[in-house]
Amino acid sequence: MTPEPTTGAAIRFDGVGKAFAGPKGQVTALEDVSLTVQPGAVCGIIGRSGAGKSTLLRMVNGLERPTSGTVTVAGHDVGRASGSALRGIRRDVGMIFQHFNLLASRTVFGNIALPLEIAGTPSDRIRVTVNDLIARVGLEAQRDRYPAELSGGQKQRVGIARALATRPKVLLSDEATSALDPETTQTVLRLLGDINRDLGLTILLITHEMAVVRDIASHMAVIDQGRIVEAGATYDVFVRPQHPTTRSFLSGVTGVTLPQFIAGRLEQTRPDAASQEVIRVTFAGDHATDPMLARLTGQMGIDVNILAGAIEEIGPRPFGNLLISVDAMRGDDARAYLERHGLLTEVLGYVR
Ligand SMILES: Nc1ncnc2c1ncn2[C@@H]1O[C@H](COP(=O)(O)OP(=O)(O)OP(=O)(O)O)[C@@H](O)[C@H]1O
Repeated sequence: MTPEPTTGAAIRFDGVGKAFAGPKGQVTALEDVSLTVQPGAVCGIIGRSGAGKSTLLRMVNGLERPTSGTVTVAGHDVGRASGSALRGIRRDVGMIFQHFNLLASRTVFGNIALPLEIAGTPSDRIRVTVNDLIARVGLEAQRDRYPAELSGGQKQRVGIARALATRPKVLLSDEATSALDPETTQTVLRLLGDINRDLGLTILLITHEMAVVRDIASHMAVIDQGRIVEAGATYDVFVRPQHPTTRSFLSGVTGVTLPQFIAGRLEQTRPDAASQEVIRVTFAGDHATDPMLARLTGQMGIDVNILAGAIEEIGPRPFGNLLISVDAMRGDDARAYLERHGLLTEVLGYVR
């Protein structure tokens, strides 16, 4: 039996705070977090180690309770639920893990069947459901194998099938691809994308890799020291990052960084006639392939040095990042011209 498509479920964090008692006093893991994940969205939460990602995720299935504020899943207040209400919410929320968390003593079939056995599902229903899930994640040939006989990617497929067994509306992913090589990461992300589309499952994933967010998330939030510092549609955040933490994550993934001989000489001081202004230019959507820099030279008489550049895609939408330098005395003209033609610019500094 194939899990039926659901309409998903919105997750809402409203002014959520979380403090832990640590050996050296209170540790604030989250502060005033507000975030809405729409039904059917794939929302990526990115942040550095210790930023509060796991704490945020674990609140969605009630493994952590907020110290202040509320967390709701499909309108149910998770933080205040207990007993059968909490069990009901947890049935709606599946979870996958970085280290898979499979039982070594059970086969692929046995691991996926476990949540159904716990829920008291009749064995003939379990057989049909599990075989169907095994087909969905492409593990027919591994059905009777044990975890020790599987690759990392296959283990994560078991984890995904197990998480889907109770037909959840929400899937939580805790660094699910962090232990996998890049190629396997891509196949697991594709599988999650298919599941999101086919079943309408809402996915909330945490990661420290911007590439994961780019490749799967429709929406994203950046968390820094327990606070959400930026959130929105992934494309918008990639094209117009506002916060320094977002920018630093992005510089790792776009591959657009200043060559060392320029980065080492970059200054923020007031330019003079001998300076070059270093500018990041972002081309979004239709502008991604426009020959705008050639026009800058042709129409404005401003010479442009291209320092680095790349064109990326988020879903079907291209965007490009270029690092250029121009005569600092013409910097304002150059940026005004580019902005007038729909490009985004940011001054990174000056070199002499
Ligand atoms: N049970 C706990 N008791 C005390 N402090 C905790 C507890 N859980 C988390 N913390 C603290 O809360 C902060 C946020 O931790 P959290 O695990 O949510 O971060 P993270 O972004 O998931 O980090 P990582 O990527 O390293 O897993 C950290 O300072 C951490 O030490």
